[in-house]
Amino acid sequence: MASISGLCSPSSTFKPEKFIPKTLSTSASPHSLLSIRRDSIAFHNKSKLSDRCFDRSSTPLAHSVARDIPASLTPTTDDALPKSNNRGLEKDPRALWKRYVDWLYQHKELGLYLDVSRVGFPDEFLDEMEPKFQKAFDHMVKLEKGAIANPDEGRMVGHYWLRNPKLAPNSFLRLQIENTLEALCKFADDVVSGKIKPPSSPEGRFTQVLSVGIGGSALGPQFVAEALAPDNPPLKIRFIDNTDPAGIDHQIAQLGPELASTLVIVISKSGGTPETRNGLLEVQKAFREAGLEFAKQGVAITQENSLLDNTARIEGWVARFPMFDWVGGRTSEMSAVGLLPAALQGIDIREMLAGASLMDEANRTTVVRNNPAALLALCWYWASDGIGSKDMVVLPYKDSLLLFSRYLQQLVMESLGKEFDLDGNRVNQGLSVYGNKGSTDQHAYIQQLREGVHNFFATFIEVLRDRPPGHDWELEPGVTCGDYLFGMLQGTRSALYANDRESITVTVQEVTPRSVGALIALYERAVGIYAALININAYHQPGVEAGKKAAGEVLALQKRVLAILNEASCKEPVEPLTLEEVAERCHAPEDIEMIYKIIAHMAANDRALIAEGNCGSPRSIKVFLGECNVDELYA
Ligand SMILES: O=P(O)(O)OC[C@H]1O[C@](O)(CO)[C@@H](O)[C@@H]1O
Repeated sequence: MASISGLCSPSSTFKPEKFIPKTLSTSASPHSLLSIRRDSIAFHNKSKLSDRCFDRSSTPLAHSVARDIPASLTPTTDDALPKSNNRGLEKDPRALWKRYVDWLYQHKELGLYLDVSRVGFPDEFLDEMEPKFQKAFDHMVKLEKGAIANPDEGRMVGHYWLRNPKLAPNSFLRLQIENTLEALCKFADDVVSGKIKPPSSPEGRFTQVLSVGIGGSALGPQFVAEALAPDNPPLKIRFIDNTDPAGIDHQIAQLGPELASTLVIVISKSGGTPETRNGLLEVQKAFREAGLEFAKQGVAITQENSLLDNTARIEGWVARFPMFDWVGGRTSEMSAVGLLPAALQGIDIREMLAGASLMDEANRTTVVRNNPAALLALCWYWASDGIGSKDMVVLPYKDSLLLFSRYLQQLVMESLGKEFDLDGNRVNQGLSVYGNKGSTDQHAYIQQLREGVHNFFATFIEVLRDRPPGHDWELEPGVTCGDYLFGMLQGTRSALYANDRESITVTVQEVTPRSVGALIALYERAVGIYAALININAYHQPGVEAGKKAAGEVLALQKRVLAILNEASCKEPVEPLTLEEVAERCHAPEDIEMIYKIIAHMAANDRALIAEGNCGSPRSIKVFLGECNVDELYA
């Protein structure tokens, strides 16, 4: 408890400093501090850091060792543990407490703490990594100064300028950022106050936001809405983030008559993402059917002159806000993409920006121990051998942070999951992220985390304030509901560590716009630094294109299948075709499996009729169309 009250109360005797002098950690002999860590150093040295990036053929020793001891033989709490074990993690409570204090990072102004003590790297690991970190810091300095940090796409990477426009490499960009922020704040104020209103709503003002976008054009706004929207926001928000027609129908049905007072924000950096375009077309159809004029309720956030931008301009939508070429989708939460939806929900976006800016500042120090993003990157590198050998399980113990792990999934995996490094070597890098929230997940998969396959490290996100002041009560003597949540987090952290499962803990005082901005900035920078450590481009996503291209080919094949079936269905009598016949007439015998799937999908949606057989026996099928489209036949 002492450590926790230390965290909460500035007047307590335990005051960990933001700057932790090296002497503190070296006052005791480094060897006496973590004697068992020599094993891990040995493991570490066995496969040199630089080699481990590329050699995936050998199983990391840590994994094989971890499987040697049955989980049932290990105690469950730190206190009950032997002083050391043979898996390389310190278990002596006094040494652990010292490690905790020595390594604890505190950002006083943000009220944010980072505890890396339950990740077992030895001090020597940091020494060994130091040159790589200095190179990474140098890379980040150049990036912030406007270098082409995304070489494949020839782009600057400027999300850090969004919260500190003075850093932008020229005054044109600075003004672009400042003017956009001002314009969106004014627009949000005018919408909330009813100055800008929907043309035909009985309420006389906008009451709902429908955000249409996907990936980085949805995940940040979704996370922030869940984390920060007040219980009764000025405008409530809904999302269409997929091309699932049933999902879209559901959102529109839920709006019901309030469609007339819904501000539709279409978000797409490229302005041409198919899922987003489909969402827009579906929403526009709903507007037509309700007799509403979409343009009077539509807002676009996209790059200048994109397809979406041109559509919005030509159709005269209510407003358009720019997405900048030098901001990637997954780091766009502090651009109009994230700020406009947040402002419309009454979230203090200037506080979000302030939190992010403060965190950025802290992450510019070149002293790894004092740089929270670098500390995270260090832990990721250690825990996953610098090759993503372990997954990162993110567990916020706070319902409102539920979507943080989902948000981080894109930020981390789309950034780090790359086939080639910057020198063109095939590295198949990445770091898998998953998680929902604690303590809920304790009743789902924590069983496996503690006792099952050892393929992860955890990150706990702890929020000290349980609920607003004056609302707490003891549901049993001396214990509140929030104490249980706290206990669950601490218990799981201890139980995992007892079984050699490493964890990081990020602690914030409260979930506020400032702390959420800081968390986003912390992870953005950790990803940037880690990417530099492993020498990959974190700012492109070439792998996504393959799936998009293949989807396009499927739809093109479907059009050919439809034309063939139409031709056969226009015959008198109708000529039902086997799959082989369809494939042959499409000149695509090698695509017969895809043709089968296309036909099965069309049949399930009443767009093709099965004359003979059933979809469970593909060879038995004979298919035709219910209607012959003569126009198409001669088109
Ligand atoms: O904002 P856009 O251009 O519609 O892209 C949406 C998402 O699609 C991707 O390009 C690929 O998934 C993401 O990087 C991006 O956030």
